Amino acid sequence: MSGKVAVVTGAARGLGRAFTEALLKRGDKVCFCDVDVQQGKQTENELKKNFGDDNVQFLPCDVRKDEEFKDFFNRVIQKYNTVDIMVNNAGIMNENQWRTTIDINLTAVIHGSLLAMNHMKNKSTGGGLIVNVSSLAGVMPVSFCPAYTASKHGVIAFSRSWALHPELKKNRIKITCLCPSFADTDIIKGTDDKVHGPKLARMVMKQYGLMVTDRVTEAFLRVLDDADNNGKAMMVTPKIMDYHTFHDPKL
Ligand SMILES: NC(=O)c1ccc[n+]([C@@H]2O[C@H](COP(=O)([O-])OP(=O)(O)OC[C@H]3O[C@@H](n4cnc5c(N)ncnc54)[C@H](O)[C@@H]3O)[C@@H](O)[C@H]2O)c1
Ligand SMILES: CCCCC[C@H](O)/C=C/C=C\C/C=C\C/C=C\CCCC(=O)O
Repeated sequence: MSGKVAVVTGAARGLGRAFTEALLKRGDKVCFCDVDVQQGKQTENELKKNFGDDNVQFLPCDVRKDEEFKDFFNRVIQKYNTVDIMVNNAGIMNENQWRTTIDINLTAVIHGSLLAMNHMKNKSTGGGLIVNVSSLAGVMPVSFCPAYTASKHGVIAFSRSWALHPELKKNRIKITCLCPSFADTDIIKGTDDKVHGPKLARMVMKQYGLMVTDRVTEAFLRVLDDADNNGKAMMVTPKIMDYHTFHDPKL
């Protein structure tokens, strides 16, 4: 039994919900947020039935709103006294709303990581893990979703940069990324709206295959269990479950 306290953003459904369930199954306590309050409450009820009232809590929060996000994070600390694992998962894919895409997929991930680091370095027990949900689109170009791809590259660049920082090492805080290819969640349903070629998106998805969320959860748990995950990006596709090799210039 793990017995840690975890936060998962955007967990009313999809991968966030799957990660929340996986954490609860390990014996962690989870506080999750979402902008979709109705779905969040429904998920909370279902999870409370299976894992106990005290172990899981939903709080409404739009991670784009700085004060709301800060308030959400503080309420988790008030309830559980600590945060050991922060999963910045909330994300959208909508090239027509590229600014909002950057706000949610990158800016809010930066904010969530900073909130977690600030708490983790000040807590008496010290240490913690931040898992930032990027995408395979974070390590390669994808022509049908350029803004989404930029946001996911940004998540990896931010996480890898902090991972090198001596302050994190000193405080035993690790920061790592998860990079799934296509998984069967509602985000996929938005594909038809894209301005950059819905047909191409469908074709690529058909070619690369759609994973069940359980496969992504397996990769998520592998990252959690790996003591050597700092600054890494775990790719998960129908065929691959391995860290990406970065070719940084040798200066
Ligand atoms: N499903 C895939 O193919 C896939 C692949 C790679 C990466 N991802 C990433 O995984 C993460 C989860 O996506 P998913 O596939 O579960 O999609 P999803 O659409 O099923 O879930 C996303 C959740 O985030 C919530 N959310 C959106 N905006 C929010 C905001 N401003 N504040 C709080 N919550 C918000 C949504 O309400 C929803 O519950 C995203 O970051 C996504 O980019 C998904
Ligand atoms: C389209 C639905 C949203 C899925 C979200 C997910 O994070 C997106 C991942 C996108 C790409 C990763 C998987 C495979 C891409 C492989 C090739 C794409 C290159 C082809 C091209 O764009 O021309």
